[in-house]
Amino acid sequence: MEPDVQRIGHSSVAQPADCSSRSAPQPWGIRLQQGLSHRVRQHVNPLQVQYQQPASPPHWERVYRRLAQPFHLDIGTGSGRFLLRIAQEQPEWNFLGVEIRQPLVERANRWRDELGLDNVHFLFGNINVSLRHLFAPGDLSRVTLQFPDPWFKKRHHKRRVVQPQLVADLALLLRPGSPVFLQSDVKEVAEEMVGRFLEHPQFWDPYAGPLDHNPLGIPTQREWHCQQLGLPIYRYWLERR
Ligand SMILES: C[S@@+](CC[C@H](N)C(=O)[O-])C[C@H]1O[C@@H](n2cnc3c(N)ncnc32)[C@H](O)[C@@H]1O
Repeated sequence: MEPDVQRIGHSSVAQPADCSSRSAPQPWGIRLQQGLSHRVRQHVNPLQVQYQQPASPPHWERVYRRLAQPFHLDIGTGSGRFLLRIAQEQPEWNFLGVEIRQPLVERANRWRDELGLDNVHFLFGNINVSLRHLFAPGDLSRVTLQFPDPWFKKRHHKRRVVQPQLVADLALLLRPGSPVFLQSDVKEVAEEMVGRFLEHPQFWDPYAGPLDHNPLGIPTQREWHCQQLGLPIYRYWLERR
């Protein structure tokens, strides 16, 4: 059946126009304290020994009020602004953001508490070693992987988050028919991500190519930044068979 991505795109958040001025209002519509007492590193190397320990699963029933709701996993969630906003708009979903930079995770969970949300949580960890310890087969109903670190140098490509094992893990954990939304402002990175998913027999591309808009209707922080600068964005909406 042809998936109807518009069903999910019922955002009431105004989208910032591409190329608009840097003073454009931020699109998340939530006033949040900045709350980082020190500078956070731009990138961490996920292959370093300290990131090889799988993340401990959260106390699911303490974090999520309605555990039976479908689960959306956001990989490399960054500041958490996207997930906090979509969690407000879609209370019928549960959201988990996994992020390898711990201070961002701690801040995002503080913001979550300030907002009083009971359907979203942020977890510190390396998704490549954690994913299969967090969920059971069929637990996930939607995955987003947005603007992953590009690691431009060829010898650093193995640090990229979308590796064949991650795709195989997601094939197992996603329910049949679930979407995987991929975005990047780096064409080569976007195409490599899509290629890795489509190499796996359980994923297909119902749209047979890139989308010209974000069907979720809520930009991530990196996406908003790219829109402000008028940079191209490469988006793909794949599906688990
Ligand atoms: C360029 S940022 C994009 C953040 C957010 N998705 C956005 O679009 O604004 C990529 C994020 O992925 C995180 N990340 C990179 N590798 C990761 C890994 N193996 N596991 C979890 N997070 C990772 C980085 O720390 C960073 O916050």
